Amino acid sequence: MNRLQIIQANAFHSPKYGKIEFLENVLFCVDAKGVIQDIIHTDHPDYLQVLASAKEAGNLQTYPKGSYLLPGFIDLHVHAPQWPQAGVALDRPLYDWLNQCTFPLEAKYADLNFAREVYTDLVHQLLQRGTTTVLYFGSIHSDSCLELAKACIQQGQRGLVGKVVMDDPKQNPEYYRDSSTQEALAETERFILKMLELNQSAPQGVYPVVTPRFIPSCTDEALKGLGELAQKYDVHIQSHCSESDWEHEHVHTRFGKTDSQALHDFGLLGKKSVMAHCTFLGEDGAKLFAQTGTAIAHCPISNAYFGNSVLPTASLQKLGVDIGLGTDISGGFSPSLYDNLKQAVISSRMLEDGVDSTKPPEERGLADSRISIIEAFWHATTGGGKALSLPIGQFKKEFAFDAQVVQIDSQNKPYTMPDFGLFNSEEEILQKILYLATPQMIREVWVQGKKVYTNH
Ligand SMILES: O=c1[nH]c(=O)c2nc[nH]c2[nH]1
Ligand SMILES: [Zn+2]
Repeated sequence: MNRLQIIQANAFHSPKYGKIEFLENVLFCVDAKGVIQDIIHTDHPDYLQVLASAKEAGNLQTYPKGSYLLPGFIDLHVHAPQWPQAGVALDRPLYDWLNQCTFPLEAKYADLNFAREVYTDLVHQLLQRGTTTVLYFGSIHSDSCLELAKACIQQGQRGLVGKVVMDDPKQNPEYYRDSSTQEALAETERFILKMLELNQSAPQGVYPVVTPRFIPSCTDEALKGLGELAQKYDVHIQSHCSESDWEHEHVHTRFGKTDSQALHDFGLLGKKSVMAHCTFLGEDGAKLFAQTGTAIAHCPISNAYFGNSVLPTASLQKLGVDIGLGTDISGGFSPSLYDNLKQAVISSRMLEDGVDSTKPPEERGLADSRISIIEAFWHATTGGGKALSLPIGQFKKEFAFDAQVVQIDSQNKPYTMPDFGLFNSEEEILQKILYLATPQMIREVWVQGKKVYTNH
């Protein structure tokens, strides 16, 4: 039988949209593969015996009062090479930002040493903030994208990594584009095969992702070829979709249809597809996403800068579209999904209430748009797992044990979030964690049953 680790803890998760479940002082039984075999509650007849044997065998992990486990967060949209640029150059429209700032930076990743340095830091910074799984855009350089996967393996993060394709010479600068369509497709295939090899030495999983940057940067032939490669290897797909006035218009003019329909026609929508932004998706696009199982990476901070619109999360959710959260480094300035959870709520409130006070209240906003912090928490955990079709994001049998340990009550000042004996119901505790936790309060991070980060 597999040797089990037993973790005794209080934990919160959200298996159902809008609902939380509090697991009080449960025993997580985690097998050698890092998978939850069982969750034993205090009223179970075997509880004391399992606890006693784990203590005796020396494989019991416990936590002090005031510690709570949350599922590790799942970030569905990070541009890894843009990490040095986080927090700057956010004052320009998308087209200028890409051409003047972002492409020159991404071009630097031809240098593997630079890639290694930046990616090692980024993976660490994301783990520190409780993010255990990340869907990464790399740059056009396959070998530096492999460095990103290696940084994930070294630090124990689950990483899905894409070599970016941008092959259209009319749309991309000469210094930063694939040298030809054939080369872009051949490099993508080589990258997929190398990643599948690397995955053998990563218990938590590192996966290749087919990654057309977005329709404007790719030729029709590349988009078609990428759809075929994704199907051939059954791998994930990511891109940007319906993201801004400019991009949306470009696709309409080029194809006479929406970009969601165009992506579908190129074989790029499906259960393993995640599309960033989607603020212009519309009802037809939403239905297409729901039918094909395509998910949205909702990046609320970045949308406030580049999106020209707010994602109507609540209505898309009702239409059955899978939605997870993304930081969109560096279109979004923050590496923290905690910050994006809050912005998701704030943006949804502004969408519902409207911002034009010269109009009467009933004409200002979009009714029933608000989401709660608990719903945003679902998007960052369960929703992210569904989007990627991976057994992650919940504390559940057969799911990976991915957790962040948040300590809100301790003698050490920077880690304390006092409640003065008030506001300490289960839901209030979780709300306080989601709104107020700082990176210092994240004391440990676990991925696939392994402790990969501690700050004590
Ligand atoms: O926010 C964004 N960041 C990018 O790097 C990008 N590329 C295309 N479209 C994009 N949007
Ligand atoms: Zn992006």
